[in-house]
Amino acid sequence: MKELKKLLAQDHWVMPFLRQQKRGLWSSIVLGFMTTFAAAALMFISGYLISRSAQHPSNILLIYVPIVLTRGFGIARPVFRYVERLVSHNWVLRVVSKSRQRLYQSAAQSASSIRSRLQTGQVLGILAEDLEQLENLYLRTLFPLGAGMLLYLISSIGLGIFSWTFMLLWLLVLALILIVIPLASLTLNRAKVSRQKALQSALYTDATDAILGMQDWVLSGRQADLVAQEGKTMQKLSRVKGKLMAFGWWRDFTIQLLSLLLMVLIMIWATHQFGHNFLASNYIAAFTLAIIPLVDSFIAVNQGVSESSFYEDSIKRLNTLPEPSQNSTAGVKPQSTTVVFNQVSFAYGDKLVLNDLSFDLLAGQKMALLGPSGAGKTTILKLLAGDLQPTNGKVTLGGLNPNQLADELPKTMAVLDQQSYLFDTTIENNIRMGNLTASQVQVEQAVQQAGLADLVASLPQGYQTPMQEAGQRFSGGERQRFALARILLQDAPIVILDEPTVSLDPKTEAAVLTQIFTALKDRTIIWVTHHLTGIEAVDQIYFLNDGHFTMAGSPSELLAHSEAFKQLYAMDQF
Ligand SMILES: Nc1ncnc2c1ncn2[C@@H]1O[C@H](COP(=O)(O)OP(=O)(O)OP(=O)(O)O)[C@@H](O)[C@H]1O
Repeated sequence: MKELKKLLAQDHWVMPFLRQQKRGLWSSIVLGFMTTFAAAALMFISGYLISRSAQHPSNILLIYVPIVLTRGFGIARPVFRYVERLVSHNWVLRVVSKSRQRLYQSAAQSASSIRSRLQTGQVLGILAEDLEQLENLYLRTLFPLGAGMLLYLISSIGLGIFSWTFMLLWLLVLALILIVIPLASLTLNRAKVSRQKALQSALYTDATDAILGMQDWVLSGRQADLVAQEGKTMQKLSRVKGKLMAFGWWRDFTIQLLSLLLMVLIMIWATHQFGHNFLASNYIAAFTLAIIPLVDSFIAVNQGVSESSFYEDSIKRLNTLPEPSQNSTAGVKPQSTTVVFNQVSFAYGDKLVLNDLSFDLLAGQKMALLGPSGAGKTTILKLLAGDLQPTNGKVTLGGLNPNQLADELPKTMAVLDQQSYLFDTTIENNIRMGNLTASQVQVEQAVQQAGLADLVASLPQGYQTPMQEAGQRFSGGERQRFALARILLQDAPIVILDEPTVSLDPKTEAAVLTQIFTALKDRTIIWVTHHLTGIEAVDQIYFLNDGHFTMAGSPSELLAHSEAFKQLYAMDQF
């Protein structure tokens, strides 16, 4: 509980909503209280009525008034329940939908940094599990806890009017049910709950791995191993869940025993309190029966509090996500598209990847970035996109830090990477992602420039042909051309080519590269590549190794003066 309180103190996913939406929260709690109050009053009056009806009525009103009250509370109880459900669920759905919106905003504003910190399975876990847990936090813990505490307080005051000594006994037994048992079960279950959450999250990660790597499982003939591996996690999960359920059963059984004790105590107290009264038996029945709905409500509090450690992890994970910026993301439009790396160094922790690197690229120039795997090429691209900040030195785009561009960045820089993602929608929608306001003529021009006009014309549904998931409907080369058409429509002056042809055969690679460089002839290009195929199309080549450029120059200069380059070039032509 302490942990949860500490978490909530630093939280920006639950507390802000509770503060903003106080009215709905209090209405739900008060309506929850009124439901139980009406149920307890119904039982109280019914108990009185049943017992009183067995006696000789001295006055018909002694029967008639309780009958009317029984009807009244009988109607009030479901009405309060129904309204409480409407108000609380409406409140929760609103709050959770706002949280979900906030989650998408956070993910959209920092997509690349989230991707480097969380795996796909973890992101799915947050989307599917954690927000669901927030729903339970409100519905199963906060509302019952609020209503239960209100009942605890008011029933104690009510009893205190009759007898303060009995009120102390009542407070004590209820404190056992409402405070001691929930806190004890929270402590005893904490380890099991975190094990359950860890296993559930492992299932998400495993399922993502299984789906993304399905083909490799099948090709390696290890489908059975995959099923067995998932089965083991599920068995472990079912064992933990079984233990938690058994614990819950014993906890509820103990509470029922305490409730029985409470009923016996109230029966003894009512006998003692009203024993001298000729209506004694009626009051005993009334007070004893009224306990039943109260106990139900106290059990709900208990379950809710016992489960609260489920939410700790979810709140913790949600709070690891960056808070969406409330400021305008309009950004500053750069005056030029000149890219400058000025004495840039970058380290991941202690690992120095780039060491005092400088280069610049003017509008329309094209550079190729080569280097062995792990040399830091992708790191350079991330610095340029503003996803990383240099440890030393300066990266500027049109004189600005790339982060200053904010929403202007996609208008300034486009990326064509190894496998640009194509969505499960039509060809036209996929291309239009580059520019939603493009005219049909512009879409057709982009398709023409990307060398896809004949292919699209040959399809019976033309631009409306569904691409299928990840563009499976088309070959690798065709997929990269569609991605190129999208970029052409995006019309950004700088284009990053991150090994866009790496998965293609040499013939298709050469054809796609020609298409790319022809279509993007007016744009600034930074091309990360491992091959020298098509290298003649660039103005400058930079070889990155050990954090700095070991070779730099135009293709013709390097061919003329560098033996190493000549050898590499010859090997690639082979
Ligand atoms: N988030 C990270 N945390 C720690 N080290 C990292 C991180 N990202 C990359 N690295 C390391 O930094 C080095 C440079 O990585 P980078 O991805 O920039 O290389 P690269 O030249 O693009 O490699 P490749 O050609 O294989 O894609 C590598 O040794 C890599 O292991």
